[in-house]
Amino acid sequence: MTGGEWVIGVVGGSGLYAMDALEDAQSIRVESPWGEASDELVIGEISGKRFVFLPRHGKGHRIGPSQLNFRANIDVLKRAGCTDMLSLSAVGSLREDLPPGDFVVVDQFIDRTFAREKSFFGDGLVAHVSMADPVCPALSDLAEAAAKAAGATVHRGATYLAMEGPQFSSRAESELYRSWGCDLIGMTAMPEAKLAREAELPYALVAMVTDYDCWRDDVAEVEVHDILATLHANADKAVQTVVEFARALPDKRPANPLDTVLDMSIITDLAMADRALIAKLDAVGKRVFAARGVDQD
Ligand SMILES: CSC[C@H]1O[C@H](OP(=O)(O)O)[C@H](O)[C@@H]1O
Ligand SMILES: Nc1ncnc2[nH]cnc12
Repeated sequence: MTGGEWVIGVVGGSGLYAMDALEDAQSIRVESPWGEASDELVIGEISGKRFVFLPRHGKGHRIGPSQLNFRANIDVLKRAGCTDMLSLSAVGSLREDLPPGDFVVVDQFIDRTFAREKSFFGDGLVAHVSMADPVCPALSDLAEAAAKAAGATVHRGATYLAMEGPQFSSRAESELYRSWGCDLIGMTAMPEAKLAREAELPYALVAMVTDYDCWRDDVAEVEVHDILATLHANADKAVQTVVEFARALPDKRPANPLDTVLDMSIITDLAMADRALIAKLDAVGKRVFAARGVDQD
């Protein structure tokens, strides 16, 4: 096995709207049949590896969590040739021992969002991907080591509760999620991680803790300006994490079991599948359709 090239899609969350570490950076607008992505893609290199950056909320933070077109965002990354995704997000902490400023490499999610498109499939072509292990362990190993090398205090393994927002939680909700054993709370990792899985993009999430949400009696409830202050104080570490991640990538990308998830997940008889949806899946389903001899025109 000689391996292929890495193309890492980096999605920057709140406070991270540019990736200055990219060399030879070029901005390109990529059209998607799934609608408008959050912004142009910025394509460049770090340590000789190809990176594609997308600010999740758009430059200037114009798009709220419920208005994000997650399908278009993942589709344009796939179209740009991404092989893997590294997602960066601001999160609230539901645990005393995960203080603001710390970084957490997330490994589980509870999806409580309800007003978002969550699948590329369903209307004439059905797929059920496994989300038992929603992140890629190998990418998460690299992300953990990179965040440590960037000087962050890093925790490995946490359950992220994805809420709809945009309002923050009530105290009762915050306590409920704590009673469920959740560690972190945010508004964007779902359905992002689900759609990355459907698009056969191995996914890792580095969460940056910005606040204690609202469950502590001795700490004021979360406010946006506190989140931004913590993010700005840690922005350099977030960018440096990406740089260290690039440095640590092996020269060649080994095959990943998540590259072929759709082989086990499509249930529809492709001879009877909706032709329009097959055409719309020209990026996400390109590999599996080619492998099955399905014409995508
Ligand atoms: C700026 S406060 C709430 C906002 O921050 C997080 O965004 P992201 O995950 O993109 O960093 C959170 O999910 C909310 O969207
Ligand atoms: N407390 C919180 N709740 C939801 N999303 C967040 N993002 C950052 N802090 C958050």
